[in-house]
Amino acid sequence: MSIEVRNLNKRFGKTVVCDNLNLDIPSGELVALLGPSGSGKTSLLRIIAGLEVPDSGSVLFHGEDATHTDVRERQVGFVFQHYALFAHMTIFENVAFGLRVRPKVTRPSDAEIRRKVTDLLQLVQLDWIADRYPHQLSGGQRQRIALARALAVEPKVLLLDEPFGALDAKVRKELRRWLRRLHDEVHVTSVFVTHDQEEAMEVADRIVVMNQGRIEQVGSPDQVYDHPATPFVLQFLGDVNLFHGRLGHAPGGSTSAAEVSYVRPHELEVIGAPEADTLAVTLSQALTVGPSTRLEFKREDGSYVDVELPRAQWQLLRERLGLANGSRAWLKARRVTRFVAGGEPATADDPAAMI
Ligand SMILES: Nc1ncnc2c1ncn2[C@@H]1O[C@H](COP(=O)(O)OP(=O)(O)OP(=O)(O)O)[C@@H](O)[C@H]1O
Repeated sequence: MSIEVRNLNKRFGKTVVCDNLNLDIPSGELVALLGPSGSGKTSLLRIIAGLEVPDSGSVLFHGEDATHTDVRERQVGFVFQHYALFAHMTIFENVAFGLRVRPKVTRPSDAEIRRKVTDLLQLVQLDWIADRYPHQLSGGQRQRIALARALAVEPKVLLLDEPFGALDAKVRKELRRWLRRLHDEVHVTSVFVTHDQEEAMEVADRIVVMNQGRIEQVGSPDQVYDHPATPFVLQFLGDVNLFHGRLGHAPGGSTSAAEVSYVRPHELEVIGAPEADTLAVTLSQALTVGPSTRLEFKREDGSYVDVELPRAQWQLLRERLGLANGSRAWLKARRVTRFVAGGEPATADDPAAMI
């Protein structure tokens, strides 16, 4: 089922949490609402769910106005960060619950419920723990059961609010991939709230980047990462070095003091001699963590620039250039993104070196 959000406004006191939001989610898509704490993600999700009423604007399900439809009639499934399974019920009964409480006319037979719950437990790869109780499961297993329980009633829309937020980093990573595969199997329209950009990029078909109750950009993970519409999106999606002005000149470009240039750490190349459009720096620190090395360079004006490169490449470079803390080097940008200060749209997404 498709979801449309039209001119949606919501405020709590003086806090604007939805500032004239418009959004189209096609049927079967998995969309991530991504943004920092307080940006309005959960409020938007709760309005879509029918748990919160907007001040104005509408939510359409499959083209029909559902803004004032009761939450129970919206056929939405929920998974929250702390989804409390019923402690006194087995896993099997937890998943069966939504079907057992249906009115008699729509309630499936015991045999159908058994078949359905077994299928769902297989889908979330936990059929072997059907007879256990929630306290006998790990956090990751509990969230998979929460998802099976949400899917049992065949929701038209699945809403997930930081479902893996309480889990440790390794389990989170596993569950992200698992959720992606699961969605590829069941194709239910899903909206997923997260403040973790990596999670959004790995899981979602499209990302809605939110900031202060507004939508900054909607696009595929590649679109928002490679072509950020605003400085906020660029900075929220990963580390970036910021330079005021042009710091040199791009061919044919005019210099504007209001311009801000951004270069991601992995888009800077370290070279041993000055060239056109390079920046003179001094190595101040090299930190290798796992497969990558982060280099911190100091510029002549005292500010710092970060460079990131694969560990093996750093080892070769260090030998070739004889680099150590305090060594002089030059940086060349493979790609530069420019914005006019004040958050105007990008004026250039310039692959040419310009520093
Ligand atoms: N029921 C409420 N009453 C008053 N203020 C609220 C209420 N719900 C949310 N807010 C405020 O609205 C703003 C947006 O909250 P919301 O939970 O939608 O943001 P979020 O992006 O989901 O943040 P987080 O990632 O921290 O959950 C916050 O400043 C929050 O304090």
